[in-house]
Amino acid sequence: MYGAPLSGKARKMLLLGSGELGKEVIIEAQRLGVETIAVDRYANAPAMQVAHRSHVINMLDAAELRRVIEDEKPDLIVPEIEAIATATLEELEQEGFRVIPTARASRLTMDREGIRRLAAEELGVPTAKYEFADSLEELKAAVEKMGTPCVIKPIMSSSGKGQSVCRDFSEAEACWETAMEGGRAKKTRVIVEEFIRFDSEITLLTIRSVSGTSFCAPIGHVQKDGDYIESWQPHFMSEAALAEAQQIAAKVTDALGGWGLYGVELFLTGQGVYFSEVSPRPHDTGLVTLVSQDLSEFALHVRAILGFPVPTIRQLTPGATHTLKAVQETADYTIGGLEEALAVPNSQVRVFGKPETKIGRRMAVALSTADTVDKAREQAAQAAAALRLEYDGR
Ligand SMILES: Nc1ncnc2c1ncn2[C@@H]1O[C@H](COP(=O)(O)OP(=O)(O)OP(=O)(O)O)[C@@H](O)[C@H]1O
Ligand SMILES: NCC(=O)N[C@@H]1O[C@H](COP(=O)([O-])[O-])[C@@H](O)[C@H]1O
Ligand SMILES: [Mg+2]
Repeated sequence: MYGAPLSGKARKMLLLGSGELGKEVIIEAQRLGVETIAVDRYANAPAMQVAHRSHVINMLDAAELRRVIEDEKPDLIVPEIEAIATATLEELEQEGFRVIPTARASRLTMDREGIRRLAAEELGVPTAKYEFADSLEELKAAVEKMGTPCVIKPIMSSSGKGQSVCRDFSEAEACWETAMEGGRAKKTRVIVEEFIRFDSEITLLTIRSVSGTSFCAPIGHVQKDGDYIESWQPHFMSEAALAEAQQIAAKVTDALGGWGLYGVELFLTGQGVYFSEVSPRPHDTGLVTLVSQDLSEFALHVRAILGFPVPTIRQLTPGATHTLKAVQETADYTIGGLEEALAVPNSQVRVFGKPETKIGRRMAVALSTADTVDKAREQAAQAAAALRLEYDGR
């Protein structure tokens, strides 16, 4: 039971991170009459544009994070990005605040080392081989040991920022530079991973709720430079591979615990399924569920975290998404081509409304449905290609 938003008896949800995924989470929370507060490192972030109110803070600053949470006293603290002072979240949880799914899950997944060691070393789940390095010298030693090609990533980063493939030992230094420039937090530690030649990769959305653990149909995706370009649902896979994927997802999400939706990233290979990483929150590739399922990943997350049942998840149709990414940096951009994009049959567009473009920044997504995944992918690509960004009036 709860009262109306802003009434004093409202259920209050505070989102840490306010991008395109948070925007949909807020919309779903508001559909259930929840009071919403959006927090991020910059003003007018997408979720701030739909929340009841917002705060701009450095979420990696423990004191600032604590101040906002103590002032707002939310019933639910919902991390939406990795780069948060998670030690503070653990303290706040000890003091009685609820962190989604748990403060420990957000600490373990905020850096690649925490989740990788949990999955590979404690749970015994198959992963790429890996090493960690804190300096260029250590990186060179790790690359020598691992062999090339290998993948190098800052331990704290997302959407492929700072990630590169080292194809030859001579590239190690350039990879180190890329990682130092691209990491979200000013940390110098990197992970060096064996390059997995997968046949395909999927996200298995896994929901932990009062109804138990449920899975959405697997989502296939294509990534470029570590960031997603297109996704589709369902991704065809054998019954055996799906069972293996669900087993890995259940193991990892059970170990992380709490209520909410997780995006479990897996590589499908001839030698079986490999765990890659997991988001303790809705996943970018899962945007497809906005058109393919009766309850989107955002609706499912909100239901689960409020303690409501998730009795069934129905996939309504094959669906696909295709992203629109900026190629220049400016605070003076316009987006066009919507007339043409929306003329593509069974297609929709989400324009995120980010105040600035940056090179590689995701600004919008096209979503399509069709009788087949191939057709849906084709339509989504066509709709996304119709969208145009203009920079500084050009
Ligand atoms: N060890 C690997 N072998 C082969 N490809 C890899 C490996 N690690 C990552 N990749 C590729 O790079 C993509 C991004 O990697 P990863 O998910 O680790 O980065 P990320 O920055 O956390 O991305 P996001 O936040 O968008 O999930 C993967 O989806 C995959 O396509
Ligand atoms: N892969 C994770 C992911 O897609 N996260 C989404 O991107 C936003 C950051 O975008 P920005 O870097 O453009 O500000 C995050 O806030 C989240 O919505
Ligand atoms: Mg990933």
